[in-house]
Amino acid sequence: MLSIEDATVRFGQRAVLDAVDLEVAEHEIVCVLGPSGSGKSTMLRAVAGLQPLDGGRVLLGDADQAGVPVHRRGVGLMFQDHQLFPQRDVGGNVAFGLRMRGAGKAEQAERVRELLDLVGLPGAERRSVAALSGGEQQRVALARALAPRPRLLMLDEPLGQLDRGLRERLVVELRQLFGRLGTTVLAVTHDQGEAFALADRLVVMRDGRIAQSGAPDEVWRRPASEFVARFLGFDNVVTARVTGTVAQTVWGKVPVPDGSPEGERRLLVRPGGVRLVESRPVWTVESRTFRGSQVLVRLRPAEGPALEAEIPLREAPEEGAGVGVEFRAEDVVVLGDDIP
Ligand SMILES: Nc1ncnc2c1ncn2[C@@H]1O[C@H](COP(=O)(O)OP(=O)(O)OP(=O)(O)O)[C@@H](O)[C@H]1O
Repeated sequence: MLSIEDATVRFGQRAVLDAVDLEVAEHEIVCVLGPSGSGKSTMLRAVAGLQPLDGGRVLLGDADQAGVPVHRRGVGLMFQDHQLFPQRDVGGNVAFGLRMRGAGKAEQAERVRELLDLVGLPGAERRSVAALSGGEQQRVALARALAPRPRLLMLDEPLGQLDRGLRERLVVELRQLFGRLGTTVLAVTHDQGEAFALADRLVVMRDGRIAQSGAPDEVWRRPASEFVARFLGFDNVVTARVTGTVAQTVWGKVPVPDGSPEGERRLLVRPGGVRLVESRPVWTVESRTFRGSQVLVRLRPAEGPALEAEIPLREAPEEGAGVGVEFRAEDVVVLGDDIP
């Protein structure tokens, strides 16, 4: 459906998009994640035709989009800065793309009704957009983007303005809706929870390049590098010397999965892979953070960086207690190098 090939965008000397390759298959939902300034929006704008490329190309279907203006690309945009038209009612907003395409009045009305049903605002045609809640406005913006049946829908921080509870509900609805419609989606968000809930595939960006791309559970289970691991919020990263299935670290011997890369490496231990044991209390419980039925326990070793352990509530030790630890190989990842 979409191919981005070797795409480069420079602002001055700096490549904000640096020879990026990305494919999005028909019906696929791809979410682009990354720190602020990593080039996510620039990539979306380049696909939409809002940002010219300094190198490489964008293909939709098999057609090179060079020189094709925004409104002829057949992409739907739902961008943070694309506000609704305040002087038009809900129906007028949703019909916008249809009107631009020259659709007749009856066709417009029928399609608007269909879309408002779809986004859970049946009969809202004549309401003023100024009188809608944030979540309702977001739904209208979505209906407006979907109305002309775009072959690719692009979302930039689609739920950015909304409070967390509403976002969590809407993101589930969005995924179901896109599944039902078979919509192909390229979305940008800085919110991990949103990306993991929405995506078939995640793309993590860093400094204009793709640091990792994969199914959400795959990226979560096997972050490719220290950058991706830390970006996902994993802090248990330590230097290790890996030989076979054992790594020597300042935390002691850590078992690693069979087939892990060997030698001097950085190593991630997921907090769920740390078990507390009675023997040899060489770790001190520094703090405890409640996470529902789990407690995130921060452990201070005699030497080296602190270690976070996810422990069932009932088994969580008190602050100041001395404990021993064991590691589970399935939760240990020998990390690859960061992209230069
Ligand atoms: N028109 C422009 N002129 C100069 N620099 C720009 C322009 N647009 C973007 N940039 C710079 O390019 C870099 C990437 O911007 P971009 O908006 O793509 O990042 P992002 O990953 O979407 O960030 P955020 O999550 O903050 O939206 C930033 O450092 C930004 O300042």
